[in-house]
Amino acid sequence: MIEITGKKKLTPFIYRPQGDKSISHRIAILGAISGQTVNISNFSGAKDCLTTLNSLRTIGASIENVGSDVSIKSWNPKGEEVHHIDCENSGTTARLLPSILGGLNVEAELTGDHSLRKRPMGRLIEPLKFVGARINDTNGKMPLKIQRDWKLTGKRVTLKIASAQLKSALLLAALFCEGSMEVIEPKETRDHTERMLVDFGVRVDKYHNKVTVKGKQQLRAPKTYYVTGDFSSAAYFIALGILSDKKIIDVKDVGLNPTRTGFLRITELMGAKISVHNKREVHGEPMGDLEIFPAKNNLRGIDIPEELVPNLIDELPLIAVIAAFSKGKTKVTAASELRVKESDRITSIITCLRKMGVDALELEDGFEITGGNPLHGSELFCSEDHRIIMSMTIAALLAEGKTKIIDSNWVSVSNSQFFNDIKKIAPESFSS
Ligand SMILES: O=C(O)C1=C[C@@H](OP(=O)(O)O)[C@@H](O)[C@H](O)C1
Ligand SMILES: C=C(OP(=O)(O)O)C(=O)O
Repeated sequence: MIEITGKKKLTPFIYRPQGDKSISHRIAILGAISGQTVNISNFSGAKDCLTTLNSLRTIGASIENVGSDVSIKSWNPKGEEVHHIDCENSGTTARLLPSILGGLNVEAELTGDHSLRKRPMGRLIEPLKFVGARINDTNGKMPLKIQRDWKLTGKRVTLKIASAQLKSALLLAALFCEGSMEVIEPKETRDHTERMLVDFGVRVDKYHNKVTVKGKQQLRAPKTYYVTGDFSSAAYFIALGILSDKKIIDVKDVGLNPTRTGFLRITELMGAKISVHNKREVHGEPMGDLEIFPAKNNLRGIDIPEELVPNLIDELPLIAVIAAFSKGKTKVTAASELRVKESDRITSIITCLRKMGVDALELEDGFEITGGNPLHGSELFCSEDHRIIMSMTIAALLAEGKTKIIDSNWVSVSNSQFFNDIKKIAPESFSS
């Protein structure tokens, strides 16, 4: 539980995000299956990424980690036994691991916590089976049973859902397949897997929303890999910078992959001003520094362009908070994916915002917020969902009075340092 008193002094802060969560999952997995040593720096401290490291250890990968330095040493898939892997709260772990387990002929049973066991897995099993996977779900959900003897064949797979996890599962399967795998996605999603495969010496052909990877290409792992800063973790600090009265936030060394930065484009459309400095690229991933200017009085509601939704899917609850402080109406549609994340993020965020006095409406595939009402403190249950907890913390810091977040400990799923950093910006908002 954490208690936050709103409208206290905010002090200037330079935010350096931990390593990106999506990239950290991927470098651990690709590093492990490359069979070569990769020394990773700035690996994410998110509990989800530690879950991926532990899952890989369970099936024979030798991994050492000290803080954000992770060394993936070798891969030795263990013999005949059936491996039991707990993916805990991490959808990315659950969706990316099956392809490599099957590809390496490892028999396993994958399960997760109460939230992950509710999330849809049929969407993964169906295309994987289509290309030759031998895998069973439990009524479209976890536990998943990965059998041996997959015969993967490259095919044209047209995904029905815009999901980087599904696309990545097929691209990882491509590493073990005969022929060529062609994955077509309905809308552009984050492309970290494609960029990392290229960094591992794999030829990846991309044409609009189609990615093609020829099967059984050899992986040439980089000896070292630096993970760019997590844009999604930075978004909460950017939001605070936008919504404060004075300039308080600079962000350094943050990933700026355009398939992830929809949040910047949308907040700019809403009236925010953010400057990008020092743009550079590491392992094919763009990164840079950001300067955030206060814009509270210029913010106005907009309709979020549907084609951008996958590029800010994890930031949409935070957009709802920004919308609450903007003039007029903000409408999000084509975002029903939010209903199948760690919680139903449409219901979770709208329930919390309404408790604080916001004029907020659930839509089947999104939400509508009419900004301008003053927010008041409240006692909140954030559905044990890290993104809702972080979004509501930003709302609480700017609201009148006291807010209690009862399930604040779940923040560590993506950022265990979140409250330590926020306390540095708003020390008077926290009693201890
Ligand atoms: O590929 C990834 O690393 C992720 C993809 C997205 O999920 P979907 O693939 O379900 O859209 C995102 O919500 C999740 O936080 C991480
Ligand atoms: C949806 C998320 O992650 P995952 O799907 O990996 O659980 C997230 O981090 O917001």
